[in-house]
Amino acid sequence: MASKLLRAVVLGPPGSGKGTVCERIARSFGLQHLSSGQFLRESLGGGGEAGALAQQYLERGLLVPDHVITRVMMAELEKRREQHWLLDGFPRTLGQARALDGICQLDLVISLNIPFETLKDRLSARWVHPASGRVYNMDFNPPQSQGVDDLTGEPLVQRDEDRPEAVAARLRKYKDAAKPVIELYKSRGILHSFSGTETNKIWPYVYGLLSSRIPPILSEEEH
Ligand SMILES: Nc1ncnc2c1ncn2[C@H]1C[C@H](O)[C@@H](COP(=O)(O)OP(=O)(O)OP(=O)(O)O)O1
Ligand SMILES: Nc1nc2c(ncn2[C@@H]2O[C@H](COP(=O)(O)OP(=O)(O)O)[C@@H](O)[C@H]2O)c(=O)[nH]1
Repeated sequence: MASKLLRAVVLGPPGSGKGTVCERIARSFGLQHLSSGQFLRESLGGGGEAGALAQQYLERGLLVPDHVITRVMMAELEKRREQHWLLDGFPRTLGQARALDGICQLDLVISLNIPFETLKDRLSARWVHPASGRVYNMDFNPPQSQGVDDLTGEPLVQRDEDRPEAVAARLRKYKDAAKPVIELYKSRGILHSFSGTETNKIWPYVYGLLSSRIPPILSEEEH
């Protein structure tokens, strides 16, 4: 089994389960789950330049420019040079993928292919705890008490961009930006695609793939 540090990426449209799958992988294999959206949200309150720039975009549910997110991610990755990691939400464009190429060689890219109707249903049932980024789904993983975060008891909110009227446009935009990224990783032979409508059915295959690269610390069922 390889002992080098694992460098992995999970790609997929909004609502495809990237966050859910990354959390499971992080717990099962003891690696760091690095979410670009979460880093951006954390940067907003800090008074820094990246936060100020990002705010205008996030408020409108837009992708931030490549140079902004790339700067944020490079700084975070630099802090984790000695750890296994898994990226969620980055790279989203070819420019971002090229920037990532400049600092590491990826071992593994997981692509989640989920039908459009399923994405629409999931996003409209998604509620989040803004401060932590914890994600709930009123059908799939509801909070213990309705409308509040399990750990803090604070209220959950629905993101504007998850409202049904915003979802179709968002999915289209994702596809346009992601296509060349997917092609790039496919051409390198590191892309692994998983299709389905349920994370629980995809999970055993993802677990199997990761197990071939890094020893698990939890069994497939324990996540
Ligand atoms: N790689 C990126 N490039 C540009 N903008 C980004 C990137 N990652 C995150 N953002 C911005 C735009 C997103 O609307 C916002 C929140 O990101 P993220 O947490 O990934 O969204 P999300 O949880 O809604 O994911 P998704 O859109 O996949 O469901 O941050
Ligand atoms: N019904 C259902 N919801 C799911 C499934 N997998 C994930 N979800 C929910 O769908 C929403 C989107 O998942 P998330 O992990 O945030 O996806 P991301 O946008 O790709 O990071 C969240 O509310 C999840 O709890 C599933 O198999 N079935």
